Amino acid sequence: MELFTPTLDWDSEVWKSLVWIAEAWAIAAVCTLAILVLIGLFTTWGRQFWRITGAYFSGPGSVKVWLWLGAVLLSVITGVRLDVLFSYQGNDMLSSLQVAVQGIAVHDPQVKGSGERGFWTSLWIFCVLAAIHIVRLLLDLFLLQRFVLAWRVWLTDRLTGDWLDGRAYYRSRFIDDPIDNPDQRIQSDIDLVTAGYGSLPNLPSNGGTSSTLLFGGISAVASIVSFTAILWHLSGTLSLFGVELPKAMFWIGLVYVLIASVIAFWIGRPIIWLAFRNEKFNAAFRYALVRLRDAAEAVAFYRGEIAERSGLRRLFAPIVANYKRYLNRTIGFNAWNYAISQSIVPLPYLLQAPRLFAAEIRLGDLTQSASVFNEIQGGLSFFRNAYDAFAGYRAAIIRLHGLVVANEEARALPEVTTLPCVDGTVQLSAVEVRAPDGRQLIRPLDMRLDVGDTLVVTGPSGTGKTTLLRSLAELWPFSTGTLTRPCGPNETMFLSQLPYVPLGDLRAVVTYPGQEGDVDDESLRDILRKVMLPHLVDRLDEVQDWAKVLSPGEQQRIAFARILLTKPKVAFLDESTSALDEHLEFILYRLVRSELPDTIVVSVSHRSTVKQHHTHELELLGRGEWRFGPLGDDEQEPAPA
Ligand SMILES: Nc1ncnc2c1ncn2[C@@H]1O[C@H](COP(=O)(O)OP(=O)(O)OP(=O)(O)O)[C@@H](O)[C@H]1O
Repeated sequence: MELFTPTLDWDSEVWKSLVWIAEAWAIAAVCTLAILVLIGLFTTWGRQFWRITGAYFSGPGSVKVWLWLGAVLLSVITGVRLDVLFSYQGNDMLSSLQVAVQGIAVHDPQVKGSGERGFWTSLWIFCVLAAIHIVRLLLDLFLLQRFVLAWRVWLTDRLTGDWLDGRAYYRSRFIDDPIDNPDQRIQSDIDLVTAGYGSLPNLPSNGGTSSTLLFGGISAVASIVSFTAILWHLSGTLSLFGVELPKAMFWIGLVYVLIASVIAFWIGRPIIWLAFRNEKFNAAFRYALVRLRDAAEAVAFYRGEIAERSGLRRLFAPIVANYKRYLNRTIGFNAWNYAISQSIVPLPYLLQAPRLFAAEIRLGDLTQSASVFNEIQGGLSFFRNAYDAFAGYRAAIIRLHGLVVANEEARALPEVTTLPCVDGTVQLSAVEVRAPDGRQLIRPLDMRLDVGDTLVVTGPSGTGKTTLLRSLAELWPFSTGTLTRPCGPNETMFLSQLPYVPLGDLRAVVTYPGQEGDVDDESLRDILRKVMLPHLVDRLDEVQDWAKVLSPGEQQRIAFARILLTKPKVAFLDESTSALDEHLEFILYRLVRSELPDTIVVSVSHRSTVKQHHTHELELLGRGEWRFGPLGDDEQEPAPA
């Protein structure tokens, strides 16, 4: 009877494993890089990925990124090596038990003793491996999550910057194919892309490298390669209907899992678009809820609850319809995966048990065959099981890429050419404004305003007054011509009818668009008193939803406060006193004139009372016609025919 001999020479295994890890790391790094380059070159989503975040991996600061990735890869490879060692340790444990039991059965103390010693040694090895395994798992989690976080910070910064750059966040509404919900793309899709595992949000508890698509994939491939060698070694010849099939377990397992994976891909394919639509419909529903919250007062005054409810139901319906299809497809996909995973379990036992009975292999070999087989099938099925995660991942890449493209298209839209002036004047030359349908709103307009001039733009509703201001602010893409104006920071201010009220305390609200802290509190209080808001002077620290707290009239007084704080050389005001009574309007305009006598003020207004504060008038007459001239001058300059 044979004495127990361990499967590996454990004494030299530390050194051998270190060499194995180093070699496998180098091979995995080279192969992964090559595959990623190929994906980046030859797949659409690879190109899209690179366009979104390539700079993170290629910029000057990318050395740290690559070093970090190298460390994560080392963790992955170490994990695979540990799995291999665990499988040998398991073999030793069971085989040593078998030898010990056989020794007892034949009353051979030598055989029994060798089995017993083997058993205790294997348990000791298990303790060492388990300790390393735990440390590796924790390090793995830390390394990966910190990598994801750093990448997410970078990408969020890049995409918010890109969205704000060139006023793309506004102008993207005018591109041919406007995108939906950029907010959701920035907030949640970046999370998916950086975390790298499909539809789950980025939570630290979600696991280490094995749960990500890239490192899970690398780990799967490394497992397949290393366990295949073991399986090859453990496989025997199968005789079936007189045909000898060498290495039967290896070949049968491989063919089985490959066929199963191909069919799973076929079943799972529609999941990509179902996941994409799921996000899209949910985002639209969420946006409608946010809008309702924002417009709560207006809706409540209208008693618009019934209309809102049916609107929300209408938006929720596609979520449900899509979800049902998504669910059905996922059930089919899972049904296939579960069936495949379960039906393969008995295969190694079926193939190896006859060899055990024939004493060709030991008990440990049988159980190791099963565990090795399981590892290989797990590795191969990683790609099958991760398919819906990959679907979600690809959908997130498509959405982020859509945002990047939309931003770029928005920036490429035409706009009025703006040139800096040196003398503080404003000059328009051949500024023509059209509606999106091509209708001419304002025929080519030439105009000059000197330092201290004031202009009121008047005309019936819909003639294009606001659109003229949009054009001069380089927001409106359907306009041509040249504007010369002071171009230094905050030298020219555009104010919309209802001023924007940012989140935060009242200090931030009054200082906007300046940064909080740019102006000292005493100056802020002084300005608030001047614009007839003395009741707010003691509330600068208060954090409120000020857009809802301040009345429209108070908000318009805040806008005047901002002008006085910023002291622009030119201020364009769109119906800036529409919510104020005439008395307040008078005070505020007088205040601006006395505090900023050199500022050129351009006001759009319907009110006849506004005219008295201006030296010139531009009257829009409809169908593109206009009249420009000094106020009180009957002979106003007609538009050229
Ligand atoms: N985003 C848009 N898409 C399509 N048409 C637009 C858009 N914005 C404005 N228009 C159209 O351009 C024309 C001019 O609008 P604008 O708001 O400039 O008029 P206005 O003179 O300022 O009107 P009001 O005095 O009522 O404020 C209108 O016919 C309007 O419907």
